[in-house]
Amino acid sequence: MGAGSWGTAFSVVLGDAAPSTSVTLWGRRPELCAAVQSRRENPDYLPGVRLPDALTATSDPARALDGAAVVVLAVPSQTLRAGLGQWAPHVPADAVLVSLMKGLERGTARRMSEVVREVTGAGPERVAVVSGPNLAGEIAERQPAASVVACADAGAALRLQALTQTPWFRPYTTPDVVGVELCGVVKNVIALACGMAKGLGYGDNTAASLVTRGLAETTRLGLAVGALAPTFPGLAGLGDLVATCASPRSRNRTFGEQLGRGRSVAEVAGATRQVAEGVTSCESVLQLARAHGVDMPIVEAVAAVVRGEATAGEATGMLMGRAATAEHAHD
Ligand SMILES: NC(=O)c1ccc[n+]([C@@H]2O[C@H](COP(=O)([O-])OP(=O)(O)OC[C@H]3O[C@@H](n4cnc5c(N)ncnc54)[C@H](O)[C@@H]3O)[C@@H](O)[C@H]2O)c1
Ligand SMILES: O=P(O)(O)OC[C@H](O)CO
Repeated sequence: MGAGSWGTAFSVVLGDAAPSTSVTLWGRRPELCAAVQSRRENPDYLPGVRLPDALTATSDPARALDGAAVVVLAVPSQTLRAGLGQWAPHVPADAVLVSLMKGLERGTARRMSEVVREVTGAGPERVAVVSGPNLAGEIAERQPAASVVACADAGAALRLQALTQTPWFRPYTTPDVVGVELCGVVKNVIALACGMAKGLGYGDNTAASLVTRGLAETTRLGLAVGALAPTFPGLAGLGDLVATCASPRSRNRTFGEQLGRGRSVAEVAGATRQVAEGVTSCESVLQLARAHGVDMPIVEAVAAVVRGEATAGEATGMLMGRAATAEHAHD
């Protein structure tokens, strides 16, 4: 459900992993679905990438969901609750729901798996998350990458692993839904910070410092909300943080770079049709952090820039001007 970059790229994973399984891609716009169907290409989100011949595309959610054993959700996080509310009557009662999304709901600070469970009433054994260092363009080009399938139910995680394993896409399993999801959310905010540093003209030392301290604050928040410690140096944690913070293909890093060059959030957002989840999620991450008494200075600094209360240069000053402390002061 969602024919943007990642929904489309993930349909390539599913098509390659299980060629005998029928895969249907739902998109909002009939003309885009018709292009996918006839040209085997998504011209708006993955131009030039050949999609599997067996892939069906439709703008009719009832048709997309009819008889589905697995429902993969890949829409912008802030639209999930409304969209899923409309689709829920068509979701088969035993289908596993998989979130590919990396945002928190604005206002509630809910993770996407929590929204899925609230809207559909599905139990934890039917809700999974797939996350990792998976830039959609590289995945669609079938470049080798690893990922994580998180589900409270080990059997469901293993079934999803089998449905997504290809010679170039290697999913690992974990029961840590909370940790995998939070890592995917916070890395987008840290990537905004790395982009701002790049836009300000700073180099690799600055980026590495942000990645490392960003992982430290992600870990603090994650442990406070019940995540498992090994998730943070894993693929969904460090792996995705490195990929997103280093890649010029990351929308969040690119968005941050434009902010670092002095553009406003409205200017940058107006120039792209693609979602940069960190922009909408940074405030919700702070909301969650405050509720759990967790200090997240990089997220605070990014949120100040997104709100228009500080420039990227001033945010740098906020971070570098903090009181001196021990590296593992919070451990
Ligand atoms: N692109 C990636 O590399 C990547 C990788 C991993 C995870 N993700 C996550 O996947 C999710 C989707 O991202 P994406 O990259 O596919 O985004 P995208 O910007 O490429 O596409 C978003 C899609 O959602 C559609 N959309 C917009 N508003 C909608 C609405 N109200 N209802 C339904 N559909 C709507 C758009 O038309 C588009 O098809 C995000 O949470 C993102 O963080 C993306
Ligand atoms: O392009 P971004 O910044 O949304 O990042 C994409 C993926 O989440 C990378 O794993």
